[in-house]
Amino acid sequence: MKIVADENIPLLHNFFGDVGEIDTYPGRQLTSENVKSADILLVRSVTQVNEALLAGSRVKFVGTCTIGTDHIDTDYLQKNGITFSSAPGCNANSVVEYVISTLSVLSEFRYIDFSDLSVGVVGCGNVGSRVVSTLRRLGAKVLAYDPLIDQTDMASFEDVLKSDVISLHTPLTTDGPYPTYHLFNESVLAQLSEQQILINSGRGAVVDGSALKRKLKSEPGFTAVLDVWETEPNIDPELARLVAIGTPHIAGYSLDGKIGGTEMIYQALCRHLGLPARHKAAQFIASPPLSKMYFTSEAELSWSMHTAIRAIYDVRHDHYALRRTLGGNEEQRVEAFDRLRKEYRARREFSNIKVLLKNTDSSMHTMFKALGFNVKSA
Ligand SMILES: NC(=O)c1ccc[n+]([C@@H]2O[C@H](COP(=O)([O-])OP(=O)(O)OC[C@H]3O[C@@H](n4cnc5c(N)ncnc54)[C@H](O)[C@@H]3O)[C@@H](O)[C@H]2O)c1
Ligand SMILES: O=C(O)[C@H](O)[C@H](O)COP(=O)(O)O
Repeated sequence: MKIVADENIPLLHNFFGDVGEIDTYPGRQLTSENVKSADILLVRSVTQVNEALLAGSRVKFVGTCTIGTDHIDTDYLQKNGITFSSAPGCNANSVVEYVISTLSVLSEFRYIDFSDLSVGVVGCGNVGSRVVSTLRRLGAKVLAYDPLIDQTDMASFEDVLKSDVISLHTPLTTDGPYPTYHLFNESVLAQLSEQQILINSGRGAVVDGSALKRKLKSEPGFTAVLDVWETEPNIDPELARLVAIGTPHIAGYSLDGKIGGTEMIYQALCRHLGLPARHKAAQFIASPPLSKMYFTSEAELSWSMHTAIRAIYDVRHDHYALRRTLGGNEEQRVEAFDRLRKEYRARREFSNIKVLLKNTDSSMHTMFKALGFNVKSA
C-alpha cells in the first residue's frame, strides 16, 4: 500500500507507518507525478486536490487532516469512486482560543469587558457555535447568523453587523444559495463603524482584502484582525501592516488540534480499509510545560482571566512573528509565511491546563470553566 502525504502532517509515521509505505512532499508542490502510483493521498489545506492532480492515478482514498475542504474537488472524488474524509471540528477549540486571546489582547488598548460586549458570529458550525457558547458563558451578548441551520436561535445578517465584535467562521464557498466568497465586500464593510472590530479566522477570501485595505486607510480607527488572507502564502504586506493583529493562518494550530486532525483521518482510513485503529493521539502527546496555574482569593477576576489566557496563548507572538517577515521581497515573504507555519511551536489548548483555585468565589470558578480550563479546588 503506497501512501503519499504532505510532509507537514504531524505524527504521520507514528499513525500511518504500519498501514503502508509513506512518501512525503511539501503540500504546495505535490504533483500528479508524485501521486501517480499512490493508493492513499493525505493532505492538509494547501494542496489542491482535483482532476489535474489525480487523473490517471490509482488513489482510492483522500484524507485532509483539516476542517476546511475548499481545496478539495469533492464532486470529482465522488464521480471517480474515491473515498474522502476530512476532520470536522479537530481544531475548533484552538480557533476559539485564538478569538479569546485576540479579545484579551485588544482589551489592553481599548475598553473591552466580556460581560458588557456584543459579539456577532457569522457561521455557526463547529467553530462558530463554540465561540458563541464560550462568550455567552463569559457574559457577552452574542448573536449568530447562519442561513443554513435551524433559524430559531439565529439573528439576521443586518443585526449581527451591529455588534461590537464580528467574528467570521464560515467555509469559503463560491456557489450554492449563500456563497461566502467576498461576503464582506465594500458595501458590507462600509456598514461597520470605527468602533467595531472585525475578526476573520475562517478563510481569507470571505473578506474582500482590497476593500478592507481601503477602509483601513480611510478609517484608521477601524480594528481588523486577520488570521487568514486572500492568495496565501503570498499575502498583501500593505494590508498586513494595517491590521491590528495579523497572523499566518495559525488560529487552528494548537498541537491538540493538529494532531487531532491526523488522528481523525487515521481512524477514517482504518474504517475504509477495515483495519483496527490501534493508535491514539494521547500516546504521542507530552504534558505541556506549564500545566498548572494557581489563583487565590486575593486575585481579581479580570486580572486572573487575562493572566491565564495570555500565559497559555498570547496571539501577539504570532502577530509579531508575521510582522517581522513583511520587509522582504515577495519570494522571501512567501517562504517566511510557510516557514512560520511549518515550524510552529507546540501550543497547547486550555483544557490541558489545571487551574487550582483556593478560597476564591464561584465567579472565578465559572469564568475558568467557561474558558475551557481544567478547574480544580486546591
Ligand atoms: N484559521 C484557521 O486556522 C481555521 C481553523 C479551522 C477552520 N477554519 C475555517 O473555518 C471554517 C469554519 O469551520 P467549522 O469547523 O465551524 O465548519 P463547519 O462546517 O462546522 O461550520 C461552518 C458553518 O458556516 C455556515 N455557513 C455556510 N455559508 C454561510 C453563509 N453564507 N453565512 C453564514 N454562515 C454560513 C454553515 O451553515 C456551517 O454551519 C472552515 O470551513 C475553515 O475554512 C480556519
Ligand atoms: O481548515 C483547517 O482545519 C485550518 O484552516 C487548518 O489550520 C489549516 O492548516 P494547514 O492545512 O494550512 O496546515
